[in-house]
Amino acid sequence: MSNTLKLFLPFELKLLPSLNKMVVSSLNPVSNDKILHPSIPVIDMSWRRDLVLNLMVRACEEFGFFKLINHGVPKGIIANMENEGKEFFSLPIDEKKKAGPPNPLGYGIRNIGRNGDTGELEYLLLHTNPNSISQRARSICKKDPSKFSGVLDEYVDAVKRLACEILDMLGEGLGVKDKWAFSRLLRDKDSDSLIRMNHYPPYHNTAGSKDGKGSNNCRIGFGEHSDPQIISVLRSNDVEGLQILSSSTNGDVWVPVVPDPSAFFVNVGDTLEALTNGRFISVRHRAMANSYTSRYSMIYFGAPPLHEWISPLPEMITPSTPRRYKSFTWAEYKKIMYSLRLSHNRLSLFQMDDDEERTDMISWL
Ligand SMILES: C=C1C[C@]23C[C@@]1(O)CC[C@H]2[C@@]12CC[C@H](O)[C@@](C)(C(=O)O1)[C@H]2[C@@H]3C(=O)O
Ligand SMILES: O=C(O)CCC(=O)C(=O)O
Ligand SMILES: [Fe+2]
Repeated sequence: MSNTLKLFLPFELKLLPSLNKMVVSSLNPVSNDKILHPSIPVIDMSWRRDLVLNLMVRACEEFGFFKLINHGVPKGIIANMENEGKEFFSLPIDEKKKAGPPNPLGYGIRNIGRNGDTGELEYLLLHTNPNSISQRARSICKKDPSKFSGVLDEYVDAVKRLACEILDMLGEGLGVKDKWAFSRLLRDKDSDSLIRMNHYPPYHNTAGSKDGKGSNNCRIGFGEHSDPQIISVLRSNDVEGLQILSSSTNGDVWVPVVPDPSAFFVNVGDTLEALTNGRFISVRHRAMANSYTSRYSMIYFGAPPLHEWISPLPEMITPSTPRRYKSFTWAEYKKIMYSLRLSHNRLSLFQMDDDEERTDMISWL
C-alpha cells in the first residue's frame, strides 16, 4: 500500500477500496479520454489534532491543495457573503462598471491582469483592509455600502482566522521552531491580503448537452496559474469548474474538484512554496466555465506585508534539501507578477542557480 493511500485512508475508503485513483472523465477541452485521477485529500477539522496536522502537511507536499470540512466558519457569514456577491453581479453592467476598471482592485470583466489574459468571468478584487473595503463599498453597493462592508469584514475576519489556524497547524506539523512564522505574516496589520469574488456566467453551448455535464466543449473561465500569495482559501457554490493540475507517472492531469458549498478548498501559494523551500507545492489550477448555471467563487488570498522579506525558513534547508529560492520582498514579487502573464511560473525566476546553491551549502556547513 502506498504512503499516500495509508495517509488518506479515512476518505480514500469512501471513494475506492483499494486504489488511490478514480476513473473520471477529463474536462480538458483537448481530451475526452478516460484517465486516472488522483483523489483530492479531504481533511476534517474535527479529527484528532495530530492526525489533522499530519494530513495537512502531506496534502501540501503532494498536491498543494486540500478540501477542508467542519471548518467552523458559520453558515450565516458565508451565505451573507455569497448574497452580496450575487446582488452585485446581478446589477446592470453600467452600474457594475462604476466599480472598475480594476487597477488591479475593483470590478473587472473578462480581462485578467495587465498583460492580455482573458477569461469567461467577471469579478470584484478587493484589499482586505476594512478601510479599503468601506471606501470601495461606496462605488460597489450604492444602495447600502455599510451593509456591504460589514458583511465583507465579517467574512474576511472569519476566513483569515481559519487561514491562520491552518498555517499554525502547518508550522507545527513541519516542526518549525517558530510555529507562528507563517500566520504572523497574515496577522500583520499591513498584510497585503486580498478578497476576490468571481462570477462565471452561464455559457450556453447549443451543440452540447443542456445540463452542461456531457459537453466536451469547455471554455476557460480563469486560465491556468498558481496563486502568488501564501495561502488561498476558496469557497464556491454548487457548480463545478475548478480543476487542479496533478503530476503523476502518467504525466500531468487536470483533476476536477467536485464542488461542495459547505467546504473550503485550500491552495498553497508561491510564497509558501518559497518559505518551505519547495517542500510544499504551489498548486497550478484553473476554472472552467462550462455550465448552464452561474458559478460563484470567493477566495481569500493571505499575503505578507509589502516590505516583508520572504526566504526559506532555516529548518527547511538541510544538506539533502539545499536552499532552492533566493530572498525577495513581497513588493518585488508583486511587481514581477504584474509584469507577467497569468500562466507564467514566476517563482522559477527566484530559483537559486547552481553556484549560489553551492555557496549556500558551504556557509551552511
Ligand atoms: C495576470 C495576472 C492577474 C493576477 C496578476 C497577474 O499578473 C498574475 C497573477 C494573477 C493572480 C492570480 C491569483 C489571484 O486571483 C490574483 C488576484 C493574484 O494575486 O495573482 C490574480 C492577479 C489579478 O487578477 O490581479
Ligand atoms: O473560481 C475559481 O474556482 C478559481 C479562481 C482562481 O483561481 C483565482 O481567482 O485565483
Ligand atoms: Fe487562483
